[in-house]
Amino acid sequence: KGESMMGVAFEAHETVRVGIIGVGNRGASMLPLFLAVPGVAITAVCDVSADAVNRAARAVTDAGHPEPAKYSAGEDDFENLLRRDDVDFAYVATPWEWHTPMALSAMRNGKHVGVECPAGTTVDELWELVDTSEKTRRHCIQLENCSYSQNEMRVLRMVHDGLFGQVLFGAGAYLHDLRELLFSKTYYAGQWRRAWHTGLNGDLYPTHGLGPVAAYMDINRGDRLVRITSMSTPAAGLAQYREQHMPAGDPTWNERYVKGDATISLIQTEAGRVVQLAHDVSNPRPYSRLNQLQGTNGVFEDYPARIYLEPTHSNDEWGDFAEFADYDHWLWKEVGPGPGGHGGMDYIMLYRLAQTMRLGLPPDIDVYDSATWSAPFALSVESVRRNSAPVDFPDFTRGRWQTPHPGVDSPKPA
Ligand SMILES: NC(=O)c1ccc[n+]([C@@H]2O[C@H](COP(=O)([O-])OP(=O)(O)OC[C@H]3O[C@@H](n4cnc5c(N)ncnc54)[C@H](O)[C@@H]3O)[C@@H](O)[C@H]2O)c1
Repeated sequence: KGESMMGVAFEAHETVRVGIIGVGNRGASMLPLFLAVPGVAITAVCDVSADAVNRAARAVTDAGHPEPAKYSAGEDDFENLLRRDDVDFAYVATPWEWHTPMALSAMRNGKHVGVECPAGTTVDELWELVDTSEKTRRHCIQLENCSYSQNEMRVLRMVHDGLFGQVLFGAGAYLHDLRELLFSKTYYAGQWRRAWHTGLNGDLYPTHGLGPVAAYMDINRGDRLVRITSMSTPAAGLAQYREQHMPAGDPTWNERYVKGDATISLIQTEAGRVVQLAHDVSNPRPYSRLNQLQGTNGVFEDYPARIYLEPTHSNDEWGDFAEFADYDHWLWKEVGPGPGGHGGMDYIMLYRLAQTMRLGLPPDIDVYDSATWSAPFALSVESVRRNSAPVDFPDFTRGRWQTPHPGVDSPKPA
């Protein structure tokens, strides 16, 4: 444990040298986006799959960059990547069980680290990330791309300009029909993601929904999450999908799915606001992160985007969110959307990360945000297990949650 990492600036880097650990679906799709950001080099890549590492290295050289160092000698070879002295930032895009061990090792080896969602899966893991970030003075960043989505950033600017009045309620979710991918023999390495549905019953992917809503409510910058209560529906969707699609004798028939299809959580903040979180990847439905915000002046709801703000709107009729495009964040006006998937938010996130590292600014997202947004993973499992009993959020900031400090609604650097 050491002093707080809140508002602590990166040392300035002329070039940000990135080591990527995990070049499966996500890591391989982020690799060209790192290369597209000005001032970023990829100096090393690691995956237990040598094929994946070779493909990733080729993608780097095909883009005209020097070949990165390659690590594929087993599941601990990432440690060797992290010992290199030409890596400033490690990007971890491996299965969830590896996120915390890899992030801890990165920081202990003097690297800042960006972790895919969630940063950790137990409260102990999250505290260890906080302790280690403080002790090593390295940043641990939940790379929450949805925080950089255009609608979320526009709503955040509007909140900060006072358009919603007093913020009262927000909803976020990960509602994504993953059944086909979960049962694919080739998509997730070793089919790691379905395995979680045989072990835990809770919100297994809270950060996409919570990150943006936490920003609307200035969580860790004036307010804090206090307690959570969660309920899960029966677990039926994956078993039904298996019945319909998997042949008799397939190994999946030995599995028992315990993760209730929908997990719904309510979180209360210190200021009394309420956040609703939802998670469902096991049932047919179009994609949604809900992304809703209610204030004393009106409401925003996404999927599809619609708005109702007094005095502009009246008569129970939704208004057109496109009319508020002037409120777009400067990253979307001047940088975005940029290349890559997810509507361009992945690139925006990496652009901003590299900008803060090159200019020597504090990161938009620190270890306290990373731990707070990831905590509903473990806390919802605990609440569901205890018949929806309220479970307290740890205060990862150690009492500093009222301290204003930089966040996702960044001003444009001079
Ligand atoms: N933010 C987003 O929008 C987004 C989108 C997709 C996935 N993700 C996250 O990205 C992560 C990876 O997901 P994915 O879909 O790419 O899964 P994947 O299975 O395609 O990729 C994981 C990779 O990690 C490698 N790996 C496993 N153990 C390793 C180890 N010990 N050392 C080195 N490599 C190891 C695997 O070989 C595989 O290539 C997950 O945390 C997932 O939740 C985030």
